[in-house]
Amino acid sequence: MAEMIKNPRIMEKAQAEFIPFGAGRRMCPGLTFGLSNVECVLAMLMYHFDWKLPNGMKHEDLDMTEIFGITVTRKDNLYLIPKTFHT
Ligand code: HEM
Repeated sequence: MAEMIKNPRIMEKAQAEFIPFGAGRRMCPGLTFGLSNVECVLAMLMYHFDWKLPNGMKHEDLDMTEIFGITVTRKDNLYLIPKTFHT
């Protein structure tokens, strides 16, 4: 994936459905910093809390459909309720 983004010639051939940092010469130089920060926050939330779905929803009720725009997003928002906090 990283090689595809860095090399515009490969990018032309690749499927370019998910390019949140742009591509080619003017692509985002903050890619690694940006991704690390997003992943770090997500990892902290996963590590420190147990989560449950609202209104008695089950995992199988989750609609994982994606919609395509500038970036790929979920069709339906994901709502989660934090249960317990671990230090
Ligand atoms: C999740 C976080 C981020 C996303 C989604 C993002 C996305 C983007 C996108 C789409 C572009 C335009 C690329 C293009 O024109 O093809 C861009 C450009 C740029 N980004 Fe980011 N960015 C993020 C974080 C950062 C961070 C943390 C920095 C700096 C610390 C940064 C610095 C820049 C700069 C300087 C440009 C202009 C590059 C140029 O025009 O040559 N970005 N970014």
